[in-house]
Formats: sequence, C-alpha cells, structure tokens
Amino acid sequence: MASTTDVIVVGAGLAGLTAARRLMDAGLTVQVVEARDRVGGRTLNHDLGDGRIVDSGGQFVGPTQDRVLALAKELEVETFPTYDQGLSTYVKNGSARRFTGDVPPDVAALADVGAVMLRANRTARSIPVDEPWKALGAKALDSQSLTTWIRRGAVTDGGLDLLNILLGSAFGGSATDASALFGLWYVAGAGNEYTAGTLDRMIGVLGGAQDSRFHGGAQMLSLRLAEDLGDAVALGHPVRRIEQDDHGVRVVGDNAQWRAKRVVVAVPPTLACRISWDPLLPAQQDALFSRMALGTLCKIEAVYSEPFWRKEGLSGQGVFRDPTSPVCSMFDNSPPDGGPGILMGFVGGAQWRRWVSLPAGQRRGAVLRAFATVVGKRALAPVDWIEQDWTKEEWTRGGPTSVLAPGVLTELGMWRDVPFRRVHWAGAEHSPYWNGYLDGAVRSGEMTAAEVVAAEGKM
Ligand SMILES: Cc1cc2nc3c(=O)[nH]c(=O)nc-3n(C[C@H](O)[C@H](O)[C@H](O)COP(=O)(O)OP(=O)(O)OC[C@H]3O[C@@H](n4cnc5c(N)ncnc54)[C@H](O)[C@@H]3O)c2cc1C
Repeated sequence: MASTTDVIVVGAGLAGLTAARRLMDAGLTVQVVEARDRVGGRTLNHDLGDGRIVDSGGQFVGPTQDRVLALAKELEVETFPTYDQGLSTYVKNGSARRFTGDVPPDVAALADVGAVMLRANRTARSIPVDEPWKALGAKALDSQSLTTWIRRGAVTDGGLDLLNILLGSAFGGSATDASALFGLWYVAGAGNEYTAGTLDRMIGVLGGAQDSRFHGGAQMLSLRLAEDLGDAVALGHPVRRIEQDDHGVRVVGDNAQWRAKRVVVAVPPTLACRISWDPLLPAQQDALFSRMALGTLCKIEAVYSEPFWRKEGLSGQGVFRDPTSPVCSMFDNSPPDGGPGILMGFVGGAQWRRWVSLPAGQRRGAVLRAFATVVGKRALAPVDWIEQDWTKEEWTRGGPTSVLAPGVLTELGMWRDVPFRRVHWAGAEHSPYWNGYLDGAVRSGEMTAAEVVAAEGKM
C-alpha cells in the first residue's frame, strides 16, 4: 500500500489530537479522521447563548493530573477552582443534612467508609499501574467483584451504599460491575509517578480529582489542538474498516479512504472492535475490547438566573442515598464569574437504569425535586435544562469510561496496549495513571505518539 501520510489518527478526542500534535512535533505527517462533525469526543461545551458555556462531558481536573495540566498551559487554557464554599448536603431517604468536606455525615456508615478507604489505599499501593495483572494476589482480587472485596471488611449495607453512590458518578456503575482488582488498580492510578494514588484523591473536590475546571470548558483543549492541526483534521468520517499489510495501512470511511505507514486508533476500545479489520484483530484483543463496555452516565444541568444557593451559605454540592433520587451527586457548575447559576447532577449506574425509561417530564421532575432537597424550592423552576445522556451517543456509547468485570484484567488485560502490527492504540482507557480521565487521555496520546515515533526510527 503506497502511503501519502506517515500516520493516520482515528478519533479526534483529547487522546487522538494530543497524539497528532506530538507526532507532528516529531516531524511526521498526520491525518486525523473523526466520525462526528466536531472534535473533543467525551468533552462537550454546551453553548448557553451569551458567550458562556457549560461542560456537558468531562470537566474536572486536579493535582497529579500533570499531563493534561501541562497541555492546558501549552494551549493557554486556564483553570479555575470548582465552587466549594459553604455547606454541602447529604440526602438520606428524603431528609437533608448539611456537612463540610468530601465524606457525607452518615454516622452508621462513616466507620465503614473510613475503613474501606484505608484498606483500598493500602492495597492499591501494591498494584503496579503498568501491569496490574502482576500484582501480588492479582488472581484472587480479579476473581471477585469489588462488592465482595468491600464486604470482606465486614462493611454494612450503609457503607456499601455510600461507596456505590460515589461509583455511580466515577464509574457510571456500581461495585458489583467491577472486579476488585480493577477497582483497586483504578485507585492506584489516581496519582502520578511520584505520588501514590488514593481513593481520597479520586473522590475529593479541594485537592482531589474534582478540584478545578477549565476556562472555556474542557472541550476548549481539543478545539485549540484542532485549530493548530488545521486541515489535518477531517470531520464527519466514521472509520468503518482498517486494512494493513507489510507496507502500510488503509483506513476506509463511507466515501473516503486514506493510506499511511501507521495508524493510531484513539477511540474507546468497545468501538475499536466494532471496526471491520483485515486481517482480523488478534482474538485476545478483540475479546478484551468487547469486554470494555463503558458505564452508563447522564449529566444534567439546570440553569438559573443566579446561583441563589450561594447567598444561603450552600456549596450546591449534594450526595444522595435516597431511592427516590435519580441523582447520585451534584455540583455547582456555574461559570467562573458566578452567573447564571448552574446545578449539575450525575445520573449514573443503577439510578440511570431506573430513570432513563421514564417520560421526559418525569425525568426532569425527579431530578429537580432532588436538587430542591439540597438548595430549596427555587430549584424547581430553572430557566434552562440540559440533559446529556452519553449512552445515546453513537460514537461514545456510555461514560465516563470502561469498567472491567472479574477475570478480564488478569486473563486479557496484557493485550490492551500491544500494537497490532502497524496499528497503535491510544485513549483514556490506555493510560497507567488517571485511566478513564482527561489526564489519562493526554498521557496515552503522548505515550502512543512516542511509540510510533520510535517505530518509525525518528528517535
Ligand atoms: C459525563 C462524563 C463526565 C466525565 N467527567 C470527567 C471529569 O470530570 N474529569 C475527567 O478527567 N474525565 C471525565 N470524564 C472522562 C473523560 O471525558 C474521558 O476520559 C476523555 O475525554 C476521553 O478522551 P479520549 O480521547 O480517550 O476518548 P473520546 O473522547 O471518546 O474520543 C474518541 C473519539 O473517537 C471518535 N470515534 C469513535 N469511533 C470512531 C470511528 N469509528 N471513526 C472515527 N472516529 C471515531 C469519537 O467521535 C471521539 O471523538 C467524563 C466523561 C463523561 C462522559
């Protein structure tokens, strides 16, 4: 196959665009091919109509997420702190209780949560982030669900409920969906090369993964990357087929095709294995990718003329252990200048499954009633309403990331990043640190670009 380009990058999310930038930095020619008519993938700026935007996809960033922070600096995209002043609210069976910090004041469950955090942080330290299947006791940890592992610490229903609420937003699923090894490896990755990952950092706001947001929205990173890449980004071209031989690759869309020496596939693994491959993907890689389904997550934003809850000393943050609430957790997602006021709720995992089949009016009513429990009745009358269900996105199919069930990491995990001849893999699910996060996407884009540059003998 005669090639006109050195590398084709499939997918113009943060990982693909970062890879493309680094490949060009190294002097290679690049063509990015994207299915949607926009860049940014799982990041999405919703235009509020007055020059302001709100994030409908990935948005938070925090300490140890060095690669995405460095990229933001390079692209001159600044961050600002998540609104975290005043009291947060814990809603349990319809009644609201105010609290400060990250852990809700559920007296019966608190000791359990503390014990799980300690045990998780300690075990996570023994898991190699590059090769979790080589951890001491990996097989045993991977043969049980995270629920089973949590229960081993004599954790009560209350403790498990609280952890599942946190996982509803973090995984778009529950502890039953994940293997214990996967969950603990995820904790191990919530750090960097110098700082061990912890569950506290994963769930925390101030100093944690929810510490800050990006001015102009997280999609601004991809918009700036694409601006710099110019004509090298082709939008509206779903890649249907990838062929390769000893001389190069051919990437085929509906009415266009591209040839190159190599290809970086930077789409969620569950979509990578739906592409038609010639030759076929190695069976182990196909089996792994098809087991990397994303969680189920919907993000709701209710817009108000002002963030009225701030005057009442409320942070707008809430955690729900309440069977009537579809919302797992909520945040004040107002723009950095404070107006308009925006409350954002995550509907994920089991809550999503119960709520998604309701008619639109009932879905909205249930979320607004949950918001009202936290900030009062004014929450019932927003001026705007944005419901972004990521399971309905053909080129994502869920969110925020892939969650691996028991057995998958130890049987197939080692195939995740292995190049398939001239095909290299990138994406948030391919990162050792902050796997599934914006930082993981940037890290993987940079690591894969370096792998391709080395393979092309440019280093
Ligand atoms: C609701 C939600 C909230 C989140 N919150 C946070 C957060 O607060 N902080 C955080 O760090 N992370 C968060 N995340 C995760 C974060 O957004 C992702 O990890 C990151 O954006 C993934 O980037 P990526 O480039 O790896 O993949 P993607 O963004 O999924 O990009 C893949 C690209 O490939 C394209 N594509 C797919 N198939 C094809 C095909 N066949 N042909 C061509 N193109 C194709 C897609 O259209 C997409 O543009 C959240 C995610 C969601 C959904």
